[in-house]
Amino acid sequence: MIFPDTLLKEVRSITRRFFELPFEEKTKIKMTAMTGFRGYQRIGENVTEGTPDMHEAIDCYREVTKGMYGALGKTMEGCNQWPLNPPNFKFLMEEYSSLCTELARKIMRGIALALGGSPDEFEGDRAGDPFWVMRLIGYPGVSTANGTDIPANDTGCGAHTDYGLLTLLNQDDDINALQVRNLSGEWISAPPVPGSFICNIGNMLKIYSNGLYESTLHRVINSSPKYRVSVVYFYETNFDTAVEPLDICRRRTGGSKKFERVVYGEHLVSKVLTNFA
Ligand SMILES: O=C(O)CCC(=O)C(=O)O
Ligand SMILES: [Fe+2]
Repeated sequence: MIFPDTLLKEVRSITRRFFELPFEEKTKIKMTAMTGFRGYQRIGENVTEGTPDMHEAIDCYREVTKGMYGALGKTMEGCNQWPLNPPNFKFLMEEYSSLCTELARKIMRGIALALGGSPDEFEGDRAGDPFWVMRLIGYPGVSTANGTDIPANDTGCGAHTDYGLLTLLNQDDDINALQVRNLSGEWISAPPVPGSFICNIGNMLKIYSNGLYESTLHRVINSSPKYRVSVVYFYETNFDTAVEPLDICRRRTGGSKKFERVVYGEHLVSKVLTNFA
């Protein structure tokens, strides 16, 4: 597999071009419940822990056809909504998401080995048919976010953990806005490293590993005057799989299960429904 460096830049630049379009154009692919919450959301529409987030986004999910997962999948049924403008958008993003899927699967094989399992630990019923989510996000610079020149440090994305297994986060090279909370409870910067991804651990990997991997709390505060773009790909388990600590991880962490089993699709749906309540 080749993951060209240029593709990382290209997906961010085409995303930026989309967000530069007039609102009327962007809202042609407005996110609604009818499309399984896929599409464009304006600034402030996404809510984290009750506070509107200062970002706009296009949300994409792996396609879910009617009846595919019965009642469990109903909320997420639908196809992605791609803009016709800029041209080539759909093609580029589909190529990007499939390369991310391949890359994340390989990283998960390494993580499985690191946990003391077989490389196939996350294949089959667990994540052999992985669900994925992709969010193309734009964060206004400070002076445009609040209509004044006073940097108000508006929260671009409130503190949260990611839902699935592994996140591949591709952020603008020149803006320091992503922060993660370390074990001492301090917020530290996760600066961009050009040509690379930031990988977050998600809630499902925390459960599988019985806490050996932590799903790190993170947030975004864009205090720069520049508009910031990030393209975030989330690699998940199978939609309908029930996730619980792996025996190999339980044995390495004192023997008992630290987490209850969670059906990934239920976890996702509960998050999606509260994000846009
Ligand atoms: O924009 C970013 O860098 C992070 C976004 C994020 O954490 C998310 O969408 O889950
Ligand atoms: Fe996140």
